Amino acid sequence: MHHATDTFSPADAALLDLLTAPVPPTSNPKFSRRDAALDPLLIAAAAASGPHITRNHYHHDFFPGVMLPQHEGSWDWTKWSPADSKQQRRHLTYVSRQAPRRQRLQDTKENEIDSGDKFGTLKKRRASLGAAPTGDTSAITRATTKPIPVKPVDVKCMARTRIPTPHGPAFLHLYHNNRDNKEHLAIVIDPAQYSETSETPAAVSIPAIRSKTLDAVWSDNETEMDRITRGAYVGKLSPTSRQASTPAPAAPAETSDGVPSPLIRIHSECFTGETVGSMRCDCGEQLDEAIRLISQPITVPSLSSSLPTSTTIPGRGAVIYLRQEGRGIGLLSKIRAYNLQDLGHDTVTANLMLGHGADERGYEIAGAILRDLGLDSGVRLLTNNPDKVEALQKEGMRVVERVGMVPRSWQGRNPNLVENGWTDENAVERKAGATLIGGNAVHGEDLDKYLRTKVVRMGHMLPLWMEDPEQ
Ligand SMILES: Nc1nc2c(ncn2[C@@H]2O[C@H](COP(=O)(O)OP(=O)(O)OP(=O)(O)O)[C@@H](O)[C@H]2O)c(=O)[nH]1
Repeated sequence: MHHATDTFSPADAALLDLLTAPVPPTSNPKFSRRDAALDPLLIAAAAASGPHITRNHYHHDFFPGVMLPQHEGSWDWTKWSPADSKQQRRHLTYVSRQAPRRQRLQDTKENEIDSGDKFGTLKKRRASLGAAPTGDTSAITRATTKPIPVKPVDVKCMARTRIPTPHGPAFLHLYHNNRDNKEHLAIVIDPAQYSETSETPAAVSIPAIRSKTLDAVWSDNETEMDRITRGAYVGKLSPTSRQASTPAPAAPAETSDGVPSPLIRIHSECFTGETVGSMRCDCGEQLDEAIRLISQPITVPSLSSSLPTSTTIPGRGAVIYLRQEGRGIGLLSKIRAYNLQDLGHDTVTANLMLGHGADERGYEIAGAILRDLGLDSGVRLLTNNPDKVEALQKEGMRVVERVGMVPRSWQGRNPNLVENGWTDENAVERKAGATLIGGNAVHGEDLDKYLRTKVVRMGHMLPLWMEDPEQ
């Protein structure tokens, strides 16, 4: 908005007076503005007059309220007569419609409590730049004395579509939830369920990974076309083939013995790493690597003497993509944290200096999405982060195995770390790129620093690469 303090002329003031009617009949029109009804035009005009007008100017009023005609006890100007104006005025006291500041601060703190937060109490507590959070727990104690009921997390898959990736096909699921207004995602890899000819040997039973809320009937008048458009279909969609799905059966299909649990990655959004290709972190590479690893075919040993000794089934699992940028501190704070990192601080200290926790993420929504996809009964979790394993277990997930993710740059450099099929040799076959999807392995000083900090300060379960990176 244009702030026109310097150019606010007497004519503008007169116009503002005119606009702020109703003007009561009075012998002294000088005071009429104070009693005028508040309307959007007034707000716009006042706001344009400069930043010294704050929102607080609109939260104060005479008592009984005179500004808002609908306010109980508001002054009825039709009853006004010049004779009693002075007497009436004397009874009006200037009061704030806001709660006292003490109470508003308290309310804000209580709103910030998130029971899923691993700190268990205050979600965000901003200290001034340069000051690490102090050990003052009095605010925490105050805030926790009055527990506020937290509704269980509910998610609904709003739409699903096929996404071809360099590693094979995936299904992108978009979720809404009752906790935040972000659109969290699940990238489901389960090619067996939509290939034209089943890739899964008949002798092996594997339940398809499907969203219960997506397959549910949303309304009585939902057409087949409505369902198909939002992704509630089975098999492959094509101009000649379409089949709407039916609601999930109460008892899902049994999984054959010997079939490993689906491979799951809980990934947090990283605009810089995934979209810009930043080499300050390994996030883009990790997302790519997760999709690649989940898509790898699986060898299942045969438990029946009448069948071959082993069978190969398509890879299956999901990446739950949570919109908690910068380990939950948001992109703005992450950008500031990067500048502090350039000044020599590591990723943990930079967060603390900004008044944030080292990691402010929550995994309740991830848990709810996994339940919706029927994956809560057993998953193999792709992570080096012990906090994630613990958080998911708290959400009721059965983590049957943790599968580590060794950064590509470390794998390529250390012959002892050539794991998961990732070597410099197969890197050559891949598209050149940065850390983006389908990209190559990258080396860099910033990236090394970031990875080392995760191991040394955040307890990530990775063998540290200690050699000189230039060798
Ligand atoms: N605050 C902050 N966040 C960062 C920084 N670098 C990356 N991130 C964020 O870290 C998150 C990536 O974490 P994840 O991919 O879930 O991985 P992780 O928790 O480190 O552990 P793994 O599961 O082992 O990969 C994303 O939200 C990134 O935006 C940084 O320097 N500062």
